[in-house]
Amino acid sequence: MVAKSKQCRQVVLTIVNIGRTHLHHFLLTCTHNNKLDIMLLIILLFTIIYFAIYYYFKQQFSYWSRRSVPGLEPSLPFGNIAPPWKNIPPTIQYANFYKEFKTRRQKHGGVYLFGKPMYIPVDPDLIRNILVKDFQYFSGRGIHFNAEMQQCFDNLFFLDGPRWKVLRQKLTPTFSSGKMKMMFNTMLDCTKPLRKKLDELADNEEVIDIKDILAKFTTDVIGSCAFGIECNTFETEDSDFRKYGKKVFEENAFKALKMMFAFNYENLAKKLGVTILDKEIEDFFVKISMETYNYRVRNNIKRKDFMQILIELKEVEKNLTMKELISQVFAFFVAGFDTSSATLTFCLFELASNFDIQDRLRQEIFEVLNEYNGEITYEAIHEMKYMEQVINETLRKYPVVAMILRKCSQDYQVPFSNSIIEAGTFTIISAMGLHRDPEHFPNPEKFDPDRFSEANLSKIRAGTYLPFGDGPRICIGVRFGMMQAKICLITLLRNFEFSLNTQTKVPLELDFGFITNAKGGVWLNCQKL
Ligand code: HEM
Repeated sequence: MVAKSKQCRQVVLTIVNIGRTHLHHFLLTCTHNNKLDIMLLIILLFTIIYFAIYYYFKQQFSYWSRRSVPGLEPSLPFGNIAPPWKNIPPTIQYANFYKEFKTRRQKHGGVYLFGKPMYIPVDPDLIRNILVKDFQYFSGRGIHFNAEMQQCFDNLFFLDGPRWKVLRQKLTPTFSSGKMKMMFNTMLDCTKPLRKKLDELADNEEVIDIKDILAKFTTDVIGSCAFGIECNTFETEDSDFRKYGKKVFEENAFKALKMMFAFNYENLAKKLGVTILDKEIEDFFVKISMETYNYRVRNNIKRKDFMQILIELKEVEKNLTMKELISQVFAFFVAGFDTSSATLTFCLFELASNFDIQDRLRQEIFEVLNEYNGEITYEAIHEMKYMEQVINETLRKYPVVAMILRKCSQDYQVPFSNSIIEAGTFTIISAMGLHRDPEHFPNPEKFDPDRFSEANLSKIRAGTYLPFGDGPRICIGVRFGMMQAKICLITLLRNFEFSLNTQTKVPLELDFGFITNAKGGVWLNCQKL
């Protein structure tokens, strides 16, 4: 590969040199600087540039066929990716690549993002190998762009290699069931403003933008559990947490272009100092984390939250630097609030569209809570089996993180073929493709929580259901996310009944940014029980 790319570079240089010699000769022989001369000069220049680029892409686009990996026909210059003006989100495009390879009965395939080769595994056994068994080849995500220049990026999501490993070991106990139990009441307190807001909306018979309501709830929860701060998002519409939370996920053409550039030309992006997170957002999170930390330590205040666990890791066990502490708080905030509110939004959309499922779930909630004197407790929520099925099915139909990313760190021999995946290659596993594949989930458009009943669970093939990823890099916040979703659904369903408002566009159109959302939002009617 190295030899080939050297050869390619050599050919391009030769073309450029020939061009330069001709240009020099041309300039010497040009006696009159007339319009025709200039025109010819420009045409010559463009021809040279065109052929140099053409030759470069031609070489690049033969990458997968040279490695006997099936590919799809790329076109210049975008490769297999649709041009930006078509506005097709990457998650849909990668789900389509999965589908295309699957239709061709291929176990894997290769595509190009511009000239960059991307590996697409399709076979569930291969996917399991990449995520779990052969993890040592695919332990990183490869998105640690200029992390040194950012103050919040020394976190689990962005780090790779030994630094990630050490940090993951240090932080795993933070998400144990004991710690979740400890935070339970802090989380439960956040349901009070949620209930109050819905009471008001129901009384006024207002149509509800449920994503907005749920994002406020999950912002309150993560603000309280990670920063130890009461955000009061329902009271203060433009609270800083909500404002900056929105900004993190705000998509615009410039941001998309910056990401694409950093992803494609990592080294150049590093040299140019391209960073992903806006300085204003970063400054807010750094300031708020430092203030909370200093206030707590100085006044010896202890709370049952993530911040407390991180303070103890830093102060007592000397296990964390200040930058690492800030980065984790930031990661928990960013990874936690939008994933959870998007999941809950899709769940309520399905419950509002399927009254039988909504009734069955409400019935379970009443039955279990009856055994606990009507109190929502940590133990009670774990007895709600149908609730778990409903959330699992929501994440099956709507995997809010629809692509799992890995970067190969050493040459990897694909088990069923003689192909080698080279170190440095990005691998994209389409959770959306897998979850909507009729071979793995028959009638995939149907919302059917019974796919996850005890009797049916064993039918789900390993490597086909990945809402939280898999292997050592599986989402560290699974327990927290599930607990939050359950507490929220109990609060909503024991007090209100939901139906679809006509403002919701059905069938839902998915809008994929980094997190999958519903285009145009989900609008519901809500009635007090
Ligand atoms: C419904 C809610 C959630 C979903 C669907 C979700 C999904 C995911 C997925 C798919 C990944 C990538 C896994 C992989 O690459 O194999 C991930 C990683 C991660 N998630 Fe979550 N997540 C959720 C909630 C949370 C919460 C509440 C937190 C923290 C409080 C969190 C923290 C993280 C972190 C830190 C990582 C990076 C882990 C690592 O690389 O070691 N997530 N999540």
